[in-house]
Amino acid sequence: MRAAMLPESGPIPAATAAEAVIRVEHLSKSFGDNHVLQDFSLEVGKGENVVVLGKSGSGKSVLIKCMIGLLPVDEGRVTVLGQDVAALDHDALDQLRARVGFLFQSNALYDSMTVRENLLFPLRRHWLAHRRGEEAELIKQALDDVGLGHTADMMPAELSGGMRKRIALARTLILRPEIILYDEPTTGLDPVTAREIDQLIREVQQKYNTSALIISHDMNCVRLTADRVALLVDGRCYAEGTYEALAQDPDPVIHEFFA
Ligand SMILES: Nc1ncnc2c1ncn2[C@@H]1O[C@H](COP(=O)(O)OP(=O)(O)OP(=O)(O)O)[C@@H](O)[C@H]1O
Repeated sequence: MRAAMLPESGPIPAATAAEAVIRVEHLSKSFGDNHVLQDFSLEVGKGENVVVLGKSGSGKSVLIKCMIGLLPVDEGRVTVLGQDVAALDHDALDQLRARVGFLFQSNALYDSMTVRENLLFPLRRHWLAHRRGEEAELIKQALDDVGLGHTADMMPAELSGGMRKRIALARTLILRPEIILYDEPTTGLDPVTAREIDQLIREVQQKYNTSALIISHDMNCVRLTADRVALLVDGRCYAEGTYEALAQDPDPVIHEFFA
């Protein structure tokens, strides 16, 4: 299959699965004269991993921030789990964010807290009444899911970069998100550890049927984690398709990413 090159203002790259859990429609976002996103459209299907690939500064982080309402959009619409993000009030946005996990590039762990306390934090913040009393079990499950069941009493400073990334993922998983947004999940990791994180992203998808939007410019990460790749070029979704299809596409703009 050849990758689809998308005409300007053309059809929205469709999710392969029947149900779209994220729908970005004709999104534009500028900062002054810096037109970062211009008519960007994309869908992510249920259970699907979509990687947004773009050069440094192309607007990948801005896209993710618009998706979870951290940045207002200028034009267009973002629908997440059936809800128009721009229309949500503070409480509704907070509830939606409990269903959408976000793995920060920095991991954002609290250094003064143990691993256990770091994992308790989201549970308490989004206090799940029906799960009260199950915290210990949930923490054990989340740590086991990332292969770090023995680290509950350790401090983040005692962990390697790869382990910190796993703990950050465990902290995201503990709320059983339906969607996970990964911001450059392998940046700063050595190649072996990076591949372990890629593998873990796949394991999480398979075990929990989560959908994921992953932003990356690590081509191994893209190849190993993506069901579908969307190329963000000049603010729009320039092309989308499987890694294999895009890698074989002769279009010079696409080829540059895979060369
Ligand atoms: N809050 C902001 N105010 C002004 N400009 C911003 C803001 N956030 C991002 N930008 C600008 O938007 C552009 C895209 O930034 P963004 O961080 O999304 O790029 P990126 O693709 O994630 O890059 P990288 O791969 O290097 O992380 C940049 O020119 C950046 O300076």
